[in-house]
Amino acid sequence: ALGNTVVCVDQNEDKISQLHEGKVPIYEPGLKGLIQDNVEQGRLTFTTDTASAVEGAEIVILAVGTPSLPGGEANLSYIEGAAREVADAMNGYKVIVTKSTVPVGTNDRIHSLIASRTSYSFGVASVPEFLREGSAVADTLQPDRIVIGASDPHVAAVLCTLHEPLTTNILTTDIRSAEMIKYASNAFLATKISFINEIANICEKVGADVTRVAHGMGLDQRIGSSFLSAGIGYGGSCFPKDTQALIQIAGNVDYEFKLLKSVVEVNQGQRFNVLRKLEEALGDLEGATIGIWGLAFKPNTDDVRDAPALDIMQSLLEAGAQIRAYDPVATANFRRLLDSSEVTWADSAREAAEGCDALCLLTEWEEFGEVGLGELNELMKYPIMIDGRNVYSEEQIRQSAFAYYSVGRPQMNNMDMVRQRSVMNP
Ligand SMILES: NC(=O)C1=CN([C@@H]2O[C@H](COP(=O)(O)OP(=O)(O)OC[C@H]3O[C@@H](n4cnc5c(N)ncnc54)[C@H](O)[C@@H]3O)[C@@H](O)[C@H]2O)C=CC1
Ligand SMILES: O=C(O)[C@H]1O[C@H](OP(=O)(O)OP(=O)(O)OC[C@H]2O[C@@H](n3ccc(=O)[nH]c3=O)[C@H](O)[C@@H]2O)[C@H](O)[C@@H](O)[C@@H]1O
Repeated sequence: ALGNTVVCVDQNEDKISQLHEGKVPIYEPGLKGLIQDNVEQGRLTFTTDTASAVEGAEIVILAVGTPSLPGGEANLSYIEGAAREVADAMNGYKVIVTKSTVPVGTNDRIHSLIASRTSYSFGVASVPEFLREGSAVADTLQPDRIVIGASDPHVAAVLCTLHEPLTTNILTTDIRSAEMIKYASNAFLATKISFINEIANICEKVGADVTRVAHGMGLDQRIGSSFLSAGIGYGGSCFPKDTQALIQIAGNVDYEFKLLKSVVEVNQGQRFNVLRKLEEALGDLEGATIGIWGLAFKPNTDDVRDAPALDIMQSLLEAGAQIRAYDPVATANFRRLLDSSEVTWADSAREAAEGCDALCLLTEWEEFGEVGLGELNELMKYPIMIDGRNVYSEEQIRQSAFAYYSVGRPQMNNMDMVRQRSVMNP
């Protein structure tokens, strides 16, 4: 979009052929149009052939996956594999940038690895990525900041020139600090989420409202209002893996990152509060029909990696419940990770709610808030809502006949209505 010529390489032939056909392999608002515009302008092409892409490039950006290994540390085999392929395709000086999230010291390893395979000179830099899924295009084109970690002033200058049209907020620093900025940022955001979730859990017991508490806290500029939405914990492909990786990075130098370990533990427990509340409302879940609204780890994405819905639905199935589940875009991806004859995959939010003993709202897709609680009440067997994202307002809940469990807000337990209905319709 800034006028550079870009060749995207992926080993996955299916992804590349979809892109050639004008399709986008992931759901990400605004991405299709951005790709289309740049393909039409002749600046953007796709290939599975690394060598041809590298040969024509001045700058090579490595953005392959760094998933967790079973012990929590980052799996560096993809980034090392990509670095080897780049080294073998070198035909002159290039700046090689790591955008994947990698442990401190990885860029030094990449430098040595490439140097051992080519005699061409090259520069290495760490330029971590801070975009969020669901708002990736806007985050990329209007970033809060760009961090450039480079030891060579020429490399830093080339990358500053590349990024200058995006922001004036460019920080140039050493490579190891850049690598650490990425992990520290994600770990800090994850800490904010676990902190507010614990405050929410206390609010539930003392009769305070966490949404008001977060608002009041956020007015202090030192705290800031973002990432203080209490819920069912963070999921996704990054916070879970990056917090685990940073705990490992610290452990490797004999430092126990106690705070971050607690953040992870709190997060894991938070998603199971949904089940605790369901049991409180319904008792035994065996044979109960539970509606699930939202399978993606957050709205506006079809990414289900480490989505809270996975653990929650798994536990519901183990407890013998029947499930009616709906997500606007993530169902196909979700079914690749969890499928069962006990789950009905609904085509709409309303269809998922039909006949349910209780409904769990797990992802705050905008369309869920647009279904009125009055209408839901008609559709469901019992008006019981476990809202994991605090979507409905106090006013809406008060006007409804729902037994309504939210996160960190006073419980509005209209259990009389539920009891009445259960007598009439056991
Ligand atoms: N997904 C996100 O929102 C963000 C991701 N990151 C970081 O970016 C990196 C990538 O993340 P995702 O895009 O989510 O991973 P992903 O797993 O969705 O995609 C990685 C892609 O790399 C391809 N690949 C692997 N080895 C290759 C090779 N040698 N040559 C060509 N292609 C190869 C795979 O086929 C795959 O399509 C990770 O380190 C992640 O932590 C950072 C910020 C945001
Ligand atoms: O390294 C990464 O991959 C990215 O990880 C996160 O981005 P992402 O995971 O896409 O989405 P977020 O908006 O951060 O949400 C992560 C999770 O936290 C949860 N969350 C977020 C904010 C909040 O206040 N409360 C809360 O529970 C969301 O529901 C979601 O499950 C970071 O926000 C990005 O800056 C970073 O680049």
